[in-house]
Amino acid sequence: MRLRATNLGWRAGRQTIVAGVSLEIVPGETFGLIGPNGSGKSTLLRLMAGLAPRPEGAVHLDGIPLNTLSRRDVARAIAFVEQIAETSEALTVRDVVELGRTPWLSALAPFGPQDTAIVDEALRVVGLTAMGRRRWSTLSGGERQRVQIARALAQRPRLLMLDEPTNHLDIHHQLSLLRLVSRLPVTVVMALHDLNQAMGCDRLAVMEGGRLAACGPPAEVLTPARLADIFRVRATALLDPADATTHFRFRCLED
Ligand SMILES: Nc1ncnc2c1ncn2[C@@H]1O[C@H](COP(=O)(O)OP(=O)(O)OP(=O)(O)O)[C@@H](O)[C@H]1O
Repeated sequence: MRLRATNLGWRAGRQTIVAGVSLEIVPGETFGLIGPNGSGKSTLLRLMAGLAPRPEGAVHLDGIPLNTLSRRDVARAIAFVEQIAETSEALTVRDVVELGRTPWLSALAPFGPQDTAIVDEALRVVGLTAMGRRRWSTLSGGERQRVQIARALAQRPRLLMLDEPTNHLDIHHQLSLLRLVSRLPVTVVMALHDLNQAMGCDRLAVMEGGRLAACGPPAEVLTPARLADIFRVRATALLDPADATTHFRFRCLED
């Protein structure tokens, strides 16, 4: 799915949180959103998903203005995994994942065997098949994160948006989540803090003070000068001989 954002902005009262962001996400790519704390990544994601009230600018999905689509049509196209998901404590893991099917259900198309198979598959992909009956309230932070990702996958979206999806996950689950996401047959947009993990995206956008500071392939965007200027770190690029990929080692500029 192609998403075009034109001059997107958002204010909280008199404070400008995001301003003048224009970018295009192309079908099939994994697009990373990076930037220091408070630079506007979550707000921009919410704007692109049509979840922010009183947005400025426009979003088009495959050429159609987002604000002309029904909530149901948007939910069939975009799944959003927020940093802190609101979920009723009384639900089981399976109940939460089944919620992902909601945009596809109606009186004429109630929950059926195909939905069950999609939910089973989503649970399998995140490694939670055995935990379907567990109550949400009893899960660890990392388990909750994986359940939310399974819910998003069960939605069968064409565009998956993830806000810091590796939060709460141990290193194995971080890497397997990123591998999973990069292999999904959907367009992915995700906010990330780990710049080495961000190097695995097809393209990156850098936010700074609510504005888009740069956008392009990771190697072009993450230059030593930009890392110093925006992230206030000195970066040393190291080549991993195992697979000839570049990794950064960071030092605080103040050191
Ligand atoms: N509803 C709101 N009212 C007032 N200020 C807000 C609101 N939502 C966000 N902000 C402010 O806007 C700025 C950007 O927030 P946002 O969550 O988009 O940043 P972020 O880049 O995702 O940050 P982080 O990396 O810390 O998650 C922050 O300073 C935040 O406090």
